[in-house]
Amino acid sequence: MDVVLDLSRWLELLGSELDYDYPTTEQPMGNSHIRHSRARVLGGCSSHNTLISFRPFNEDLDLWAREFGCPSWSAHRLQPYGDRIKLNTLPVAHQQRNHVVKDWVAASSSATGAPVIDDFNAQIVHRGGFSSGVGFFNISYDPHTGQRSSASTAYLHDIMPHGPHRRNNLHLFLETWANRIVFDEQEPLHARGVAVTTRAGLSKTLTARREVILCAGAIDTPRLMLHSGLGPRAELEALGLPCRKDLPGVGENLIDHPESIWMAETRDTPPETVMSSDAGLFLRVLPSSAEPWTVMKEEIARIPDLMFHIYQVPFADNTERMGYPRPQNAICMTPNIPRSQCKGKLSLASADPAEKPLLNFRYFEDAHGYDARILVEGIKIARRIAQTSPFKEHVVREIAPGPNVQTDEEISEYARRAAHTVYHPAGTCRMGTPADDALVVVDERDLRVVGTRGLVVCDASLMPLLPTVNPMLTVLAVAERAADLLADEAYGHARELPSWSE
Ligand SMILES: Cc1cc2nc3c(=O)[nH]c(=O)nc-3n(C[C@H](O)[C@H](O)[C@H](O)COP(=O)(O)OP(=O)(O)OC[C@H]3O[C@@H](n4cnc5c(N)ncnc54)[C@H](O)[C@@H]3O)c2cc1C
Repeated sequence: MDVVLDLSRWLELLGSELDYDYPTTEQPMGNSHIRHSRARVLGGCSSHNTLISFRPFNEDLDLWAREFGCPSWSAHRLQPYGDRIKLNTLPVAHQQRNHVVKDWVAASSSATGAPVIDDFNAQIVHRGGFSSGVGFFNISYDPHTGQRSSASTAYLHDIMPHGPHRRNNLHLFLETWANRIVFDEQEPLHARGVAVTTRAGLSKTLTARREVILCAGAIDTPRLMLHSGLGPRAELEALGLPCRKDLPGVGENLIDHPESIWMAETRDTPPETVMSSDAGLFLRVLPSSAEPWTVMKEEIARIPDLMFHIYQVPFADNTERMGYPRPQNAICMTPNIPRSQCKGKLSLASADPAEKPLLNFRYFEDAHGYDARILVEGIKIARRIAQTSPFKEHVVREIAPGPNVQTDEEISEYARRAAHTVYHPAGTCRMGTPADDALVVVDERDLRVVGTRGLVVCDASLMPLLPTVNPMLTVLAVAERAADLLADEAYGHARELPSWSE
């Protein structure tokens, strides 16, 4: 389908029939109108996202290992799997670099002192990372056709029934919805398959030869588990759902990358762009003591705590609701919080599996106001960049927050009400060491759901903390390692790894 494969058309997919489109609950400190897009497409959200492709910082993964009880997911263990990811990832091709964005990169560097980085991933993985930097993104796409390089095109297209390397052991059930996990009749915690509804509306049970691997994402994996009786006992029973295994952590730790928006009217919109958000900026703005980690204070000080995307479209849905105009030509800087301190909760609204779950992100409800502080810094820095050549020559006027919003309190109020999401929900089936932590859902040693047999989770729901960067490549690296763990256990051999020095 062109609209899916053509990366530049990603915005058309938001809210379309290919989007499950989840609302959030009332957000007293933030914006209650945020909708979370989730792809109804093979390849998941990599088939409708912007394919900005960052490897995680080593520090992100070492925090998983040392702060969150996941020793086998440290940088040393996981980064080599990033080298194996099949997506075609490269910095935005030079012929597609839009001159307004080039000027923005130059102005951002002058205004903030952040160095221009040519290849973010090379810098992160092979050159020791960075605490600040600005440049064109690494994106997974074909620069000649503009087509996506997604989990679907890179891993599945070739081996699908009509692909050149068709695999007889791959069976795809498209447009088939998993309603519930099916367990063994004799062994009530041994997963044997899933009960599904097919495209034709038929109910079927798909039986697993070895194990059931849940990879429905951070919203639908916990939803499926809760409807299967795996979750907090009292909550399930209050809805009339029998509890098979009391797992109080299912649906907890709902995390995200919240963002806000600075928007200006610009003189024109140059056409050349890969997907309207081709560059970004990273900065460190607060001391690392503002973050709550008990370990790695010095290491964390070396990575950014503020990220910006730049959008060359009027990203105006939230600002328009607040009364701001929607200019025809616009540029938006969207500061976001790489390590948000808010932890929300996903729960079921009812026992009806068709009803969407409740997503309470608790945006900006963190005890010390860390998240709001990061966004206030972000809006102030956006203003500085907008007054710096050569970018300032493109700006006609600031639209939002606008000249009436000046004090930190006013900026905070605006930034929270206009807040949006970078669409990175995660964490709702957190992995860790079960013996040390009652809220762990997935055992970090083998990705099995605690207390069950034959049931594995492999998607963004298992992340204890989001990486500082956009998370897709981290999800894929986790999946690459999970494949090895499972193959090793089942057949006694994992694939050879690329070498990786500590
Ligand atoms: C609009 C948008 C833009 C984004 N941009 C970027 C970006 O540029 N860079 C980046 O790194 N990240 C980006 N992300 C985030 C990134 O895409 C996700 O973090 C990542 O795809 C999560 O992978 P996942 O495997 O956990 O889940 P998903 O990608 O959500 O995959 C889950 C799959 O399971 C299917 N599914 C769900 N429930 C069921 C069920 N019950 N039965 C059958 N199938 C089911 C879904 O249809 C989907 O195909 C973006 C996300 C969105 C929505």
